[in-house]
Formats: sequence, structure tokens, C-alpha cells
Amino acid sequence: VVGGEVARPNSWPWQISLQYKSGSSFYHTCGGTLIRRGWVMTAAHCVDRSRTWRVVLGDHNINSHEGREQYMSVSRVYLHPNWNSNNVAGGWDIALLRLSSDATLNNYVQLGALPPSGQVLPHNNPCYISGWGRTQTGGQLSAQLKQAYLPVVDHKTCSSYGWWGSTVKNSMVCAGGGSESGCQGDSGGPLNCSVGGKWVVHGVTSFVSSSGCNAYRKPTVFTRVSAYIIFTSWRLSPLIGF
Ligand SMILES: CC(C)C[C@H](NC(=O)C(F)(F)F)C(=O)N[C@@H](C)C(=O)Nc1ccc(C(F)(F)F)cc1
Repeated sequence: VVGGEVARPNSWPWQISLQYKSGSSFYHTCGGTLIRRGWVMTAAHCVDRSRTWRVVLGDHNINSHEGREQYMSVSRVYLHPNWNSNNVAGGWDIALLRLSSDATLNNYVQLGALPPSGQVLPHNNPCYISGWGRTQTGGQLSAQLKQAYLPVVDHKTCSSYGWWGSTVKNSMVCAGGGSESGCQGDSGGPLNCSVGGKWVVHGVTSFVSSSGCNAYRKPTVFTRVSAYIIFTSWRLSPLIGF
């Protein structure tokens, strides 16, 4: 996250850290959202190579053990079948991780709310990105979870000339575009939007400009979660439509 501020600890209790094993250590690579006690939603580009993954719940400082963390291994990765790792502009940048055991819900670990199927937010709808990604273009990851206020940029604006043009599809949501943005390491994490006084996870952090994270008129681009939900009522919702 470029700009913004360090989040109050556990104020986004559905935010997870997705880490991969190298040698005997684990390293943060992406964010994600806990959507069921045994399921995490993240970006397909985060998990499209085979690694040993773990999900850390209830974290704030990813470099220290604070005692609220739950460490979960991942029993299976479900990449969207249409995801093409050579074409992030094509969309489909969404994946589900089945955890090997169910999370314990408490003050530090909660489920993220998903939007109703098809809901598109208006221009300037208030949203926050959260993540441990780089704090500057080419910079380092943040040890503590950060957040930045990124209001929605509607599709008409985001896909216009001088902005993202046709790179941005209707299955995506844009937010920000000023001096604050997501950055590498925020991928897969939530775009937390205020709708009817509640926080709803409307986006999965997907991409920023290759010429810089907070590039002018290149808002951070998210997978639009509501484009992947088939049923709105919880009774039928199969988590995500694939
Ligand atoms: C690995 C990438 C697919 C996703 C990666 N995502 C992120 O950095 C994050 F955290 F903002 F989500 C990214 O945007 N990286 C920058 C450096 C990038 O490559 N951006 C980018 C590449 C291609 C296009 C496109 F689609 F136009 F070809 C657009 C943006």
C-alpha cells in the first residue's frame, strides 16, 4: 500500500497473509479474505505456481509473533478455470483456497461479507484497500498491515482514454488513481467498501500499472467479486461461481 496509514490492529479481521515456504521459513507473498471458516478468497495470479502455502489469520505485524495469529495450511487451491497467467487484463483473477482445518472466529478473525450478485458500486463509493504490500514503487513490504482510502472509479472513467482504456473489463473494479494505491504484495487482498453502513469485500486486488504502483490515472484494479457470485441468498451461494 502506497500512502495511507498503518491500520489499527485487527480492524480488517478477514484479511489474511498468504505465505509460501522456502527452505525452513515462510514468506508473505499475497493477501486474501477469509470468506468461510474453511475457505479463503485470493487472486489467481498469487497461486498459479505450485508452492507449499500457509495462511495466517489474525495477523498485524507479519515479522513478529503477537499471539493472535492462527497458522493454517492449505489443503487445495482452486484457480478460476478461465484464468490465463499470461493475460491479467483478461480478468478471471480469482481463486479459492481450502484450508486444512476451520478457522476459529474471534475478535481478531472474522469472515468478510460478500456483495450480492452483480452489484456495481457508484463512482466515489468509499472503500479502503488493506495489505502488507510494498509501501512505495520498488520499495519493501510493510511489516504492519496498512490501509489506504481508495474511492471507486466507475468503469466509464477507468476504461477511458488516458486511464486504463480497454485493459479494464466490466468484471473488474477500479479504485484510487491519486497518490495512494495498492502495490506488489497487496495482490489477492480485499477492497473493503462501505455499503449501507457495513463493510463489504467488493474487490480482490489484481493489478497496478507496470510503470509504478501509484501512477497517475492508473487506479488500482481489483477483480469485481460481485461478478463471480451466482446466487445472492446465502442458502444457495456456492461461495464463488466456479
Ligand atoms: C503480477 C501482475 C500480473 C499483478 C501485479 N499486481 C500487483 O502488483 C498488485 F499488488 F497491485 F495487485 C502487478 O500489477 N504487477 C505490475 C508490476 C504489472 O505487471 N502490471 C501490469 C502488467 C500488465 C498489464 C496489462 F494487462 F496491461 F498487460 C497491466 C498491469
